[in-house]
Amino acid sequence: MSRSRVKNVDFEDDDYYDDDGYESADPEEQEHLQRCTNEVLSQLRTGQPSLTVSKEEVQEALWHYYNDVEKSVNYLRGSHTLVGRKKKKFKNNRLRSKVCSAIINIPRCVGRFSLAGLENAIALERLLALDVIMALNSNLGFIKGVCLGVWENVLTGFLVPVYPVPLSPPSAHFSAADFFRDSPWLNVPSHRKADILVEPLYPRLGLLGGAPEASGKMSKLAALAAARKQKESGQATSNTPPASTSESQQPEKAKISLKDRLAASSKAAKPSEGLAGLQSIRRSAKPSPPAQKPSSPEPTKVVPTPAPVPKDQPEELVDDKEEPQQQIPEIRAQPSMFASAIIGSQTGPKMAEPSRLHSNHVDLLQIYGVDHAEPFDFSEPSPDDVVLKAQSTAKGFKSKTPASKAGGDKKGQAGLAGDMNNLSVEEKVTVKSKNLDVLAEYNKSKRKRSANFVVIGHVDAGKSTLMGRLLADQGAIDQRTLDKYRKEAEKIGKGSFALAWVLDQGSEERARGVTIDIATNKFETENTAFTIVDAPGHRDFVPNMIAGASQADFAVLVIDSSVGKFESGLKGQTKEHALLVRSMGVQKIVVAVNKMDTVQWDKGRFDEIEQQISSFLTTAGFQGKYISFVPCSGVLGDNISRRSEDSNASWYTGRTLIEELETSEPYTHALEKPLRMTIGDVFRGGVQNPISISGRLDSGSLQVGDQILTMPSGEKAVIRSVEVDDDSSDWAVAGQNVVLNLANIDPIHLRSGDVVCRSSSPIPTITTFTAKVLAFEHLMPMLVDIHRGRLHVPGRISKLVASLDKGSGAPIKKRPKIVAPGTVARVVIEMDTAVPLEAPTRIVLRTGGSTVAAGLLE
Ligand SMILES: Nc1nc2c(ncn2[C@@H]2O[C@H](COP(=O)(O)OP(=O)(O)OP(=O)(O)O)[C@@H](O)[C@H]2O)c(=O)[nH]1
Repeated sequence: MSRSRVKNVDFEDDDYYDDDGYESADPEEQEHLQRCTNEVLSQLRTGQPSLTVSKEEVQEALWHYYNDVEKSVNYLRGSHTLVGRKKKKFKNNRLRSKVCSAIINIPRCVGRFSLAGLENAIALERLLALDVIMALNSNLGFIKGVCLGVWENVLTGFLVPVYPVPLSPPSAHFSAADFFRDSPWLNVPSHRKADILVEPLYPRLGLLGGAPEASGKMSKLAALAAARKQKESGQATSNTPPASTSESQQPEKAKISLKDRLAASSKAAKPSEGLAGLQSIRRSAKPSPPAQKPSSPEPTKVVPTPAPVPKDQPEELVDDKEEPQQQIPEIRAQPSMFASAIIGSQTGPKMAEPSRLHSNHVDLLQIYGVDHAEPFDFSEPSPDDVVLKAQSTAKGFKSKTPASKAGGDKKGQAGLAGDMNNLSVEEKVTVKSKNLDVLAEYNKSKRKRSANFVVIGHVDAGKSTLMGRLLADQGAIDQRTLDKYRKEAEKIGKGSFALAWVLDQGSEERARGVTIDIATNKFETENTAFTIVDAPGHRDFVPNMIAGASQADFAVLVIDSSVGKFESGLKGQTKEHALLVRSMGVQKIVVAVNKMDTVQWDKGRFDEIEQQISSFLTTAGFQGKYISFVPCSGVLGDNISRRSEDSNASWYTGRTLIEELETSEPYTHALEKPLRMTIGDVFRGGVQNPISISGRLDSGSLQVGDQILTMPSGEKAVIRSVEVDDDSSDWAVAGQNVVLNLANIDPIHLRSGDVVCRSSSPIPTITTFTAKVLAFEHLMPMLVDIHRGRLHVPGRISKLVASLDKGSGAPIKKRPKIVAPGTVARVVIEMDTAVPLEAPTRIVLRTGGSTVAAGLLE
């Protein structure tokens, strides 16, 4: 901002003042002032008594009264009549009232009224008394906002003019009472002014340091103040008749403390009367109406009812009994409706009906011992104990520890405490182990080989439909259920989703027509028991897809062959999913070119898709011999379990999808390695199996009765029973999908993503590790989410160690600043929390909703 601009700023207020601080009057105003002056002078001269006042005085008065002739005349009359009389006597009072009025009227006086007349320091001291404070308070907002300087000066005692204001009329002519006669709030009777000093009705109960009555211990200062009050009150009582004006009652109001009132009340009601007694205490403590009417010759007084004083009553309360009872006048405004509801009506006829909450207040008083209530004697059986005992006796039950005995002696109490310690929420279950040689059992078992495959692909490629068809064709789902799904789907206008509903069981999935979580389903062929892991295609649910892929032996990639959809799928999740499954260690992939009915089984289209996808998959690391393509239609069931009968599809003579799945080689699993199983799901079963976990055994074996360790919680559990592929079994080995029914563990220690192992060979929990990853996006030190199956935790790439040669894995460049997409690199990853991870484990790194890298924990 330039200087000239600052200079040019107009301060509007400056326009209203001359250099000397006075308002400049224009000729019209001067003329009007002259007319008013003449009018005032003539009225003063002609009126009774006749007064001669100087023109300057008149104009000064007119200036103050905004040229109001009548007010100026009154003022001048008053001031001139009073001059000479009482001047000296009331000097301080007038000064005081003047300042009060001035402060009250600060909003209208600013700029016009000078406080310079308050040169008297003694007067100032007095001014800082109650009524000044009241006056200040009443205009605090204004003072703060507009006249802060005045406020500060008043408080500090330096009453100097803050604004360039004209001096007030000479004190000899000035009467604040007249000047502010039109200020009705000045006519406050003195007896009402002190009402604000009435002490709170109830004690603060000592929580904040509180009143001496509440805390029971009086500070030295408080003791001195109390002594002084007592002295003053003694004088007041002796000098003042009991039924005097309200002003005479004023000191009493301030003097009567809660303790006095309660003490008085305690005489009016017996403590043994319980709540009713306490309520009557409050009623009797209620101040009676002031005896001001001449028709009531005797003032209403609290009549002390003799009450027995408990032995343990505090001394001061006993002393208080001897003090003469004071009438407590009504000193408060009527409580609001809200206040009445909360604390009960304190005044008026409603006082007789305290609210329910009011009784709570009484309880509080009881708690703090204000009402001398006897503490409950815990050596006696409680009323509940008595009732329970009576009930058990009536039912014919015999309590091992009678209530009276249990609570009666200390031994009983100690015994009870001991019993409580021995109480356990869950009883320990002992499960007998058959001590089987699990591997020998597995080798001699005639179970079909099992294979898990994950179904991946872009959203709406037809994955669920295809798998639904497969399940239906293989008899894994009966026709009746399928018809039911069809009807339900048609009802909501989604008939084409009937097959997909076989896998999409969630209501949200069905409503949205989108798979959200992985769904597992089983079907069997002659040789193999297959488990389908249907993964969601939508990019929002990629973490779930990763969880699905981590359980898979091979993958089925579904591609929508319809025009435009294939292309959009390629840009979408088709490639991402293929990359992810490869990163998760999947080697075999079956590509189902779906929805071929929409392109009339066009061979050209199929070839085009085959060519593009196979080149991509090869780049992603799949070997050609593990890639196969099947043209099919999930809706029609063509080339799924049976060959297509469509003449347009006759060009395809290859395997059906199910045949392709069957050709997959048996997968070897690390049966002899330590037990590892990632928990896929935790669920509460029935009464027999309250806590169950499901998942696939990554390595090792287990059997019923084994003790397992869950990590990272470090909690142990016992295997109650085992289910393999929905069949009950005594054992399970790596590669099998199992449900373990557990005992002796709280479900809070079990989460999906946790790892089951044994105490003898626990999985380590780590916070940092090195991984060899393939970058999908640019990598640098950055925040990432680490995914491993169901487990995903926040962390960061803390260091780029080296970029590596894809083939040999040898370092190409050490400590690169950035790793380009498609590069293999070794990175250090840190996590905020310790997680169960060990090498070799496949991990995926994601950030901002997209996969940035995947690789192997080294
Ligand atoms: N014409 C035709 N439509 C199909 C075929 N397969 C599936 N669809 C339709 O494609 C739509 C999507 O099918 P879904 O099975 O839900 O697709 P999805 O891949 O499981 O979808 P997400 O799991 O949400 O990724 C549905 O309307 C199906 O009826 C097919 O072979 N031919």
